[in-house]
Amino acid sequence: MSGHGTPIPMTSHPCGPLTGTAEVPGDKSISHRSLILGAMAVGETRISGLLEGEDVLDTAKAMRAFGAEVTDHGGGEWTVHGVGVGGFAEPDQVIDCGNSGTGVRLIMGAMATCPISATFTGDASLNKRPMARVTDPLALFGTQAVGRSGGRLPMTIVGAADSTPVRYEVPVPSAQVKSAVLLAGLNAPGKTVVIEKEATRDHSERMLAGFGAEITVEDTDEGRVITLTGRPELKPQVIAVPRDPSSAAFPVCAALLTPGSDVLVPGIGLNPTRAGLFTTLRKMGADLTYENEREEGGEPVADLRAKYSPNMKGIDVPPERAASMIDEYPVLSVVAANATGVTMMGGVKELRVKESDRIDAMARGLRANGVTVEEGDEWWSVEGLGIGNVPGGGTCESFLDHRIAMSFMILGMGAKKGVTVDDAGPIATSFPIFEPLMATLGAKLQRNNR
Ligand SMILES: O=C(O)C1=C[C@@H](OP(=O)(O)O)[C@@H](O)[C@H](O)C1
Ligand SMILES: C=C(OP(=O)(O)O)C(=O)O
Repeated sequence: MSGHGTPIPMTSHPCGPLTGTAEVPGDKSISHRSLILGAMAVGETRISGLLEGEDVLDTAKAMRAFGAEVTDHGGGEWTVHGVGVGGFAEPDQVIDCGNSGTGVRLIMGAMATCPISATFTGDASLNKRPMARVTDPLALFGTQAVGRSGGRLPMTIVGAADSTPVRYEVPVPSAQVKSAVLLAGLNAPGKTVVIEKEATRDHSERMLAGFGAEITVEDTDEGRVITLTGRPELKPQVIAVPRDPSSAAFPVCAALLTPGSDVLVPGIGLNPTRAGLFTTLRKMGADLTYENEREEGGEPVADLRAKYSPNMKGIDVPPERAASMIDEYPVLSVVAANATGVTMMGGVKELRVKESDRIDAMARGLRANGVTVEEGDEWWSVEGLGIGNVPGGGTCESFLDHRIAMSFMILGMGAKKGVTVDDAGPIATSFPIFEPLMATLGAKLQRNNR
């Protein structure tokens, strides 16, 4: 569980060229889903390359509490002995999902149509995040939820013993909401239909098909229509988790900003519903190439090479690209500060309800380091100062948000003076090897022990 330890202040000092190979950890979205679907299959699922960050470890613990046998064999190799769809046992303890929105929302969906109750909680960040976006559609299955005011955790979910299938149009672009409804639909008899107007990451759809569920996806005038037939017997899988593009974003952006850099990030998942940042960076003029493009375990994968890119220009990032790069806006804003001209980022209201209000958190920290930021409810813009011209020297709050902490560490690498975050502890939720990996490439990160 994250966010309860002693804060770890950290400074990122301007550094020389970043060079070498950055083997970033496994994809967080696919790791959560491997454990949850493995727990709902009959028999043993084998997973390699699982992300062993706090968010995913909390999901592993939760799956044990619901009755699955989850074993860590070391080196990212895990097995999950599942209990079958509808087979979850009632946990005898509160399920603590730590800092993880994905963990709590997907697990709520997975247990929502089982005849059991469970109480969920999280850290100070997760307990502020909205859960009604998930419990509203789950109510259509007959599931009940009692939480704190405003639909916040801690919250008890009473599963629906006799569920009916559901047709639900997701009102916000959210793969977590879509996935929660699909996972609940697994134990409802008949066809559950989820419609999304904007495509969001489709790992649940791909993996449900891989586990043997009957699932179809159609692009229609209404949007993407996903139809799932309930009560399948899920077949255990052998899963090789690709490396996480959202984690790759940090060494990639650091390389673009640091003179002389040349960094290779091998084996990155490049599912088009996740790759929006790399499209955006190339449009800004980044020297970013895909090498050795291939398919692994049903996901497109490539090796990414990023080189120092002194001539990047600010652009208008199209709102329709937002879902495919939603977790990457914080680090994009750091690149934007080093480009010339303004970068405008619209259609990003969802950034306000992540681990922190990410527009507010980045705007404060960028301003503290000499960068001009403007913002509205659903948009923000960053005025680029040109490469190497960010003054730096400021201290930023990370607000229990791993992506905010890592983004400010990247800001420091290309600034005139070092940049400090008050707490780098949350980085362990998604990228536990961030500090040693960046140091191997040539970054100068320093823990400031109080
Ligand atoms: O489904 C997932 O694995 C995720 C979906 C996204 O959240 P939303 O569903 O809230 O957009 C993303 O921000 C999160 O990091 C992971
Ligand atoms: C938003 C994120 O995660 P979650 O919603 O799972 O907490 C993230 O990792 O950037």
